[in-house]
Amino acid sequence: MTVQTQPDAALPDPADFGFSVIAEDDLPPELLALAEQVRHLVEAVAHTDVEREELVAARGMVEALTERLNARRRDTTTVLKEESPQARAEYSTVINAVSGDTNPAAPPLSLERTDDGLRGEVTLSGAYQGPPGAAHGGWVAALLDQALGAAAGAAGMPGLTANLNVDFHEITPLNEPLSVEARVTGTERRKVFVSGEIRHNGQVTATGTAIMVRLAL
Ligand SMILES: CCCCCCCC/C=C\CCCCCCCC(=O)SCCNC(=O)CCNC(=O)[C@H](O)C(C)(C)COP(=O)(O)OP(=O)(O)OC[C@H]1O[C@@H](n2cnc3c(N)ncnc32)[C@H](O)[C@@H]1OP(=O)(O)O
Repeated sequence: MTVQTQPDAALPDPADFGFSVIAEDDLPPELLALAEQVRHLVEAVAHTDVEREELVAARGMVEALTERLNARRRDTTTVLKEESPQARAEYSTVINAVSGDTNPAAPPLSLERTDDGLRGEVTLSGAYQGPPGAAHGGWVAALLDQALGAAAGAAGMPGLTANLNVDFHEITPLNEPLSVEARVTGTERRKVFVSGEIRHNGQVTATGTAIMVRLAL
């Protein structure tokens, strides 16, 4: 296996494939703030134990709000272009289930470049629970899948996950800051080998490896 993370000279523009592409600046801060507020709402709904009348009233308000927000909708496949002066542009879907800042279902995980890959911090609320007090394994895997895929993308080799292996070493706690790291470890034809881990207070809770298959364009 060759460890070679040299990206292609040029990557295709998603706009050429019919996707709408927007820049980070096109996302209104008000939308980011709304998404964050709805994360609190989801957490509150998941935990609430108020009286039935309160639940009925809340449902009515949320129903009206849903209708109001649906007045104008973004295409699900809209792609976000992130530009940085040091590196090539990176693409991701705006409504990404793990990292989408404007998607209230996303924790969200945001990742920054490091010397050898990507690193980010994220806190999973009680809404991501599996066993009592612990993160659901599927969400732990989702954090790793996203970080591993993004590491391949950041190295100039965006692709799809063909294979993902996750080892759960300790429970991953809820409501605690978690660090997520990922990097490319090698390439072979279109296969990009990636590895990563999640830590809580420096202690590894889960590790993952994946094979990302580069987009055949
Ligand atoms: C202009 C573009 C616009 C882009 C805009 C945005 C880009 C964003 C990009 C990046 C952002 C990062 C954020 C993402 C993070 C989340 C990632 C996910 O959640 S991805 C969703 C889950 N994954 C799927 O749904 C895949 C479903 N599977 C497939 O579509 C195919 O199976 C695919 C593409 C993976 C491979 O199919 P084939 O036909 O293209 O290629 P074949 O020839 O089968 O395989 C290529 C090589 O990979 C190996 N391979 C394939 N599957 C394997 C497996 N399961 N295990 C091991 N090796 C496998 C094969 O043996 C072959 O290897 P040999 O070169 O011959 O050695």
